[in-house]
Parts: sequence; structure tokens; C-alpha cells
Amino acid sequence: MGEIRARFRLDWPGFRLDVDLALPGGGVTALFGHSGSGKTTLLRCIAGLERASPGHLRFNGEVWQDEKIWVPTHKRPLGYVFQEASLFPHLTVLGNLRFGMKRTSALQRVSLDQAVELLGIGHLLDRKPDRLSGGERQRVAIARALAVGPRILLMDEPLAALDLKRKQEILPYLERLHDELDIPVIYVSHSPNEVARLADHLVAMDEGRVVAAGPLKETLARLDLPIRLGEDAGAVLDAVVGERDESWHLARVDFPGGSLWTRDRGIPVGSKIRVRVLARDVSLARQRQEETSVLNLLQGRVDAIEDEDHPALALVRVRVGDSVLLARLTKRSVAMLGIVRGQEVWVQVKSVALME
Ligand SMILES: Nc1ncnc2c1ncn2[C@@H]1O[C@H](COP(=O)(O)OP(=O)(O)OP(=O)(O)O)[C@@H](O)[C@H]1O
Repeated sequence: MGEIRARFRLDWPGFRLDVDLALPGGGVTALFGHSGSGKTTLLRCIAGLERASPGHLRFNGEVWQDEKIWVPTHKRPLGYVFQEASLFPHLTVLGNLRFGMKRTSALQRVSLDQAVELLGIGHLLDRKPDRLSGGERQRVAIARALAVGPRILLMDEPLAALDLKRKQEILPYLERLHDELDIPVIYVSHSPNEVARLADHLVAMDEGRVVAAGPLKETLARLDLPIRLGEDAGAVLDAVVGERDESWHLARVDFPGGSLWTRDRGIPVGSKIRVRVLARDVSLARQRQEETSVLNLLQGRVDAIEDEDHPALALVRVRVGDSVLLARLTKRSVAMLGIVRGQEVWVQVKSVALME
């Protein structure tokens, strides 16, 4: 697998982008951070839509930018998806897809047919954009970005302009991209939910700088991450549906280190899924609680404790087998239970979200 090396410095009144990054040459990398942290600017620098100076960019060994070289956007083999689909209104869906292809047909790796199939838009090809829903338009825009046969796909909050229902409709297609594309995808988002669902690799940004970068699960489980995830702090686990209990409508998901029961969503036994456990839904006990409504009790060992922003709260990281979970507790509970690093604890998980 190749890699992307990016070093950019850009000074604007009131904002400076200053990054030095190595990104994997495959899978989905999420650029995550608050509004104004510089995610779009970084993506635009990679695309050649902004010219950072100094700026260095190497993609799989090819130099796209350095002191002497500047490869213009249209010569970079990339697909770019904007927040809002900007389709040509006078062309049909097929016309829109073909328009993009004329530019770089020689570089095609994902054919037009494949792009149409991946995004499920075969039945829309003869329609004009004004007869598509917002979600369908965005699927066409993604297919158009793929139809040029890019070697990297850049997506700037492709779901931002859609309502919740449309977001839910389009997410499965993005997951298919994740599973079936063999090109790297860089995905800008400020939604922890989208990131947990789609990304393999996480780059967290704040005020124009990279504050953390690495594989998704490990990076989310870092307690020192200076991004304020707040209510969204939590862990992501890769799991498999191990059992479905039809009488109680529950499903058991198995992850490296244990199992969790969750509401049955009809996902077949054996399916691989991602599971997100929010820190606010996890509590700890020194002894196994027998009389509790909490279904999920796991045994683990505390491996780190960090103060949260609010003086009442602490975030505790617990290792359960080969996985880690985060628990948000009050500092008073930490003190009263005498929770310290290295201690065995019982972990109670109140709620588990499946990222199908
Ligand atoms: N062309 C420009 N000239 C000057 N400043 C700009 C320009 N474009 C963006 N900025 C500023 O740069 C900063 C970073 O903007 P950017 O769009 O990269 O952030 P972002 O993290 O993508 O935010 P959002 O999630 O809201 O899209 C902001 O303060 C913005 O106002």
C-alpha cells in the first residue's frame, strides 16, 4: 500500500494551516474536527484547489507539489465530492457521469458501470437533476467523482446538506465504497457517528493543526485527545453477530475480549459489524453486581484515568481482553470506589450502538 505525505503551511488573516501528515494509501481516512478547524482547507490543498506555501505533497511516490513542482488539479487523478452536489441541470444523470469521464478516461480504474452499480443509480440514468431527491443527487455526484477513474477520492462532508432520513439512506452506499473500492478515500466530517461508522484512520484537527492521527480505534481511545468529544466520547469495536435470541429480541455481538447483548436488528449471525459504545453509557463497579438491570457485564482492568473538561468528571479507559472501552464517571465515584490504574473492575454497559 502506498502512502500520502502532505506538508502544508498556509497563512490567512486570522487562520493558519500548519500540517505535516503521512496518510495511508488505502481505506477511509476521516479528517475530523470542529467547524473552522481547517478540514476543508487541508482537503483543498491536497486537491490543488489551494496552494499552500511552503507545500509538499507526494501521492504514492509521485510528487504533486514541492518548491518546483505544481501539478494542477485537473492533472491530479482524484475525484472530489463537495458538500452539495453540483450537477449540470441541463444534462441527464448519464450525461453528468459522462461529462466527468471525458477528462481523464485513460486513468479509469473504477468504470462508469461499476460506479453506477456501487451507488445504486442505474434506474436514474435518464433523469435530470431537478427530478432527484437530495440523497439521490449526492449519490450521482459521488458516482461522477468515481467515473473519472480516480486513484484517490476526496469527500468534503458529503452528507452535510442532507436531513437525517437522507443521511440514513446514503450511508449504506458509503459503506459499500469503503468495502469495495481499492483506492484511498479522505472523508471530511464533524460527525463522530459518521467517523465511527466509516473510517479506518482518523486525523483530528484543531485550529489548523493536526492534534491526533492514527488508526481509528486506537485514536478514539486516546484520553489525551484535545478535541472535545464531550457527549460523543466513546470506543469503537469490530465485532461479529454471534447469536440471536428471538424470544427476547436481542442479539449477541462478540468482539476481541468479550460479548455484548443489544437489540436485535435482524442482522444475520456471522455478519461483521462495528459497534460503538459511548463513555456516558458505561459505568464501573469493584464487585460483580448481581441485581442490576444492566445486561452487559464485562471484566476488565483500568489502564488510564484522565480528567475531563468539567471538574466533576473523569474519563476512565478499561482494557477488556484485546479491546478498550471508555467510561465517564464523576471524580467522586472514582474516589469513592478507589479506582486506580491497573485495577480489576466490572464494566457495565447500558447501551450499544450497532453501526450496520
Ligand atoms: N479563502 C479563504 N481566505 C481566508 N480565510 C479562509 C478562506 N477559506 C476559509 N478560511 C478560513 O479558514 C478557516 C478554516 O476553514 P475550513 O473551511 O478549512 O474549516 P473546516 O474545518 O472545514 O470547517 P467546516 O466544518 O465549517 O467546513 C476558517 O476560519 C475560515 O474562515
